[in-house]
Amino acid sequence: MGSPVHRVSLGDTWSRQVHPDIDSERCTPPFSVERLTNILDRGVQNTVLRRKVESIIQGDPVFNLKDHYFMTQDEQYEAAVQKKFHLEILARHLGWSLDSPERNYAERALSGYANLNLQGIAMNAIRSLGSDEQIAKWVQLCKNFQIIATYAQTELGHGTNLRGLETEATYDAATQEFVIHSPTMTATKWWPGDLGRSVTHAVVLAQLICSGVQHGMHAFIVPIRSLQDHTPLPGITVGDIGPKMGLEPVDNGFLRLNHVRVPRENMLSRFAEVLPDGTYRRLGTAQSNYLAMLMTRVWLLSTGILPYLQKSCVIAVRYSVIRHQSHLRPSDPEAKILDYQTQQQKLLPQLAMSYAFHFLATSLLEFFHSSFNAILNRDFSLLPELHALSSGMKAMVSDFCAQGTEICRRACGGHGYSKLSGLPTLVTQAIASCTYEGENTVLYLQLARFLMKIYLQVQLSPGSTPQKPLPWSVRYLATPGPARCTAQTAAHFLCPDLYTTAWAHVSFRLIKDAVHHTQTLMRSGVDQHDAWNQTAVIHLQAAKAHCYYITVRSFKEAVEKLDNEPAIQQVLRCLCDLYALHGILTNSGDFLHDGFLSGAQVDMARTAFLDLLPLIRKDAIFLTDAFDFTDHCLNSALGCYDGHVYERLFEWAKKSPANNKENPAYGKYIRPLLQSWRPKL
Ligand SMILES: CCCCCCC/C=C/C(=O)SCCNC(=O)CCNC(=O)[C@H](O)C(C)(C)COP(=O)(O)OP(=O)(O)OC[C@H]1O[C@@H](n2cnc3c(N)ncnc32)[C@H](O)[C@@H]1OP(=O)(O)O
Ligand SMILES: Cc1cc2nc3c(=O)[nH]c(=O)nc-3n(C[C@H](O)[C@H](O)[C@H](O)COP(=O)(O)OP(=O)(O)OC[C@H]3O[C@@H](n4cnc5c(N)ncnc54)[C@H](O)[C@@H]3O)c2cc1C
Repeated sequence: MGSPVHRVSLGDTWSRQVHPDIDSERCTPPFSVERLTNILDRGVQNTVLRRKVESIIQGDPVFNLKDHYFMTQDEQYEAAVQKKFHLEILARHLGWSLDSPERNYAERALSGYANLNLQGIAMNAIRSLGSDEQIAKWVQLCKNFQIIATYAQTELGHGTNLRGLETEATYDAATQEFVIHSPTMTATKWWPGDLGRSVTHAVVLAQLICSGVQHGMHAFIVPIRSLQDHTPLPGITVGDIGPKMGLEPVDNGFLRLNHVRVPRENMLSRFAEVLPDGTYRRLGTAQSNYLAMLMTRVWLLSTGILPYLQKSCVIAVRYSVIRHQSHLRPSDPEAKILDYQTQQQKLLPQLAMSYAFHFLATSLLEFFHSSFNAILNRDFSLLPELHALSSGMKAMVSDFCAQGTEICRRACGGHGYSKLSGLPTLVTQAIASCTYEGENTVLYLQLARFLMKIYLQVQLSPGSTPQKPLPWSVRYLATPGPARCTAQTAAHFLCPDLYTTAWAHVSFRLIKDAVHHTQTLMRSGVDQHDAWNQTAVIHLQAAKAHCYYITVRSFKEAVEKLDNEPAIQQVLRCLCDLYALHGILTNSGDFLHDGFLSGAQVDMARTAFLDLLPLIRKDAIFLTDAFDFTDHCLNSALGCYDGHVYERLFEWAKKSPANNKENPAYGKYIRPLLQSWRPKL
C-alpha cells in the first residue's frame, strides 16, 4: 500500500517514477492531503476501508478496464454485466452485503463500467413504496440477485407528466389480480435502464383502475422474463431502444404489456392498497408514490452525479501541469498551461464546485435520513421541503456537472477530444443526469413553486411570529438583509458572511419579483395557470439563485466546522470564496439590478476572485489528489497520478484494433482510387 504512486497506479513500467512536472507540484503540501481525504470520506476508518476495497478491485483481472475504449457497444454491454456478475460473486465470498460500505466503495471504483444499476433504484422504489412484508420479500430477492429488476416509469409519450402515463393496471376482483396493459403505442415504457436485455422484473408505474375509477400512478412488480431461460413472458414485448449519445454499456429498453396479470400482492402498498373486493384505500397523499424518485435523486447526487465532475477536475488539472504550451515571457521555457490565468479561471471554479457539491450532497443526505422514517410512517410534514430541495439540488448539481465536465474536456485541448482522456465519457454521463430522474427545468420549477408558497406565507403575516417555524432552507425569506452590500475593498469580498448575505439578498429579490410578476398578471385577469407559465422563466431564475445560496451556505457552514484543522480550513475557505464569487461574477446582472452591488463593487469582487486563482492554483494538485481516485477508476491517459501523459496516450493508441489488422478499405477503395489515374501518369 505504501506510497500513493503504488496505491493508485496502473502498474505500467513508467509509473514507477512520477513525472517531474507533477512531482514538483507535490513538493511542499501546505496541509495534509491525507486528512482532507479522510474528511471527504467522513472518517479515517472509511478511507482505510475504501482503499482496501479498491485494491481488491484493482488487483482483479476481470475488473481491468484497459480495452474498454476499443470495445464495440455489444462488447461493452457484456463486459459491464460480467463485472457486475463478478462483483456479486466476490461480494458473497467476502461477505459484502448489498448496502454495505464495502459494496458502495466497489461500485464507486467501477462507476460507469458495471451494469445492473437499476437494481438499486428498483430497491429504492420497493423500500419507499412497499409495505413491510413487501420490502422483506422483494428487497431480499433483489439483494440476492434471485431476480434482476428495473424501474419502469417513463413512456414513449410521457416522462415528466406522470399524470399523463397511459399504462393501465385494472383490478380484477374475480381473480384478485391486476391486469397490466399498454393501451396505445405511446404507453410503451421507454428508457428504463437494464430493461433492454437484462432484467427479469420491473417495477412498473401504471394508472390504477378499480371498479372503473382511476386512482393515479401506482407501482406494480411485474415479471418480464422467465427465470428459467430469460425469454420474455407471455404478453411481454421487450427490447433495447438503440444507440444513444453515451452510456454505451447500458441496455436502456422498451416494454409493451399486453394484459399481463400479476397478483394483488404485487402492488406496492405502503401508501395505498386495494382490498380483495376492489375497495381502494389511500393511506398517503396523491404524490406519495413519487417518493421513490425523491429517494433516488438524493442518492444519485453523491454516488452517481458528482463524481463525474470530480474525476474531470482530477484529469484536467493533472494534465494542465504536464502540458506545456507557449511562453509566459518570450525568454522563458514553455509554460505549464495551468499557469495561464485563463486556464485557472476555467478549471479552478470547477474544482471549487466539486467541493461545494460534496458538502451540499452530504447535508442533503443527512436531511433525507433524518426525515425518511417519519415519511414512511406517514408523517409528511417535512416532505414539501425535502421534495423542493432535492429537486432543486439535483437540477443544479447535474447542470453544473454537465457544464463543468465539458469545460474540463475543452481545457485539455485536442487530447480532451480523445476518448482515451476519459473526458468524453464523463461528459456524456453527466449530460444524461440532466434528464434522468426528472428533467432539470421541470425540477427547478417544482422548487420555484415551493418558494412562491413560502414567500406568500411570509407576506401574509409580516413581522409576526409564524405558528410553526419556516423550513430551515427558506428561513431567510422571513428576515430580509441589508439593501446594499457594505464591501469597500476587494478583501471585504473574502468574507463568508458577506457573500452568503449577498446570495440571500439576490435569491430573496428574485423570488419576490417572480411572485409579484405572477400576481400582477393574475390581478389583471390572467388565469392562475397562464400567469404561472408566463412567469416561469423568472421563477426558474429565482429557483437557481436559491440553489446557489443554499450551496454557498452549506459550504460556508462545513468550513466553519473545521476549526480543529486550520490548514485545511484555510484552503477550503479559499475554495468557498472562489465558488461564491464565481457565481456572483457570472450572474453580476442580478446583483447590480437593484443596486445591491455597485459597478465598483463588482470590480472589487472580480479582483478578489482573480487574486484567489494563483493561491488555489498552487494547491490544485493536492486538492485533486485528495479525491483519491485510483488511476484504474479514472481510466484516463491524461489524468494518471504519475503524469506520464504522452507515453500513456501513445501506448493506448497503439492498442487500437485499427492498428492491429489489415485495412479493409485499402484493397476495396484506396488502392483502386490511387490506381485509377495510373494510365494517365
Ligand atoms: C449510476 C448511474 C445510474 C443512472 C440511473 C438512471 C436511472 C433513471 C431513472 C429515471 O429517470 S426514473 C424516471 C424519473 N422521472 C421523473 O423524475 C419524472 C419527473 N416528474 C415528476 O416528478 C412529476 O410529474 C412532477 C414534475 C413533480 C409533476 O407531478 P404532478 O403534476 O403530479 O405534480 P404537481 O401538480 O406539479 O404537484 C402537486 C403537489 O405535489 C408535490 N410533489 C410533486 N412531486 C412530489 C414528490 N416527489 N414528493 C413530494 N411532493 C411532491 C408538489 O410540490 C405539489 O405540492 P403543492 O404545491 O400542491 O403543495
Ligand atoms: C440515460 C437515461 C436513462 C433513463 N433511465 C430511466 C429509467 O431507468 N426509468 C425510467 O422510467 N425512465 C428513465 N429515463 C427517462 C427520464 O426519466 C425522462 O426522460 C425524464 O424524466 C424526462 O422526461 P421526458 O423525456 O418526457 O422529457 P419531456 O418532459 O418531454 O421534456 C422535454 C422538454 O419539455 C420541457 N417540459 C416538460 N414538461 C414541462 C413543464 N411542465 N413545464 C415546463 N417545461 C416542461 C422540459 O423542460 C424539456 O425541455 C431515462 C432517461 C435517460 C436519458
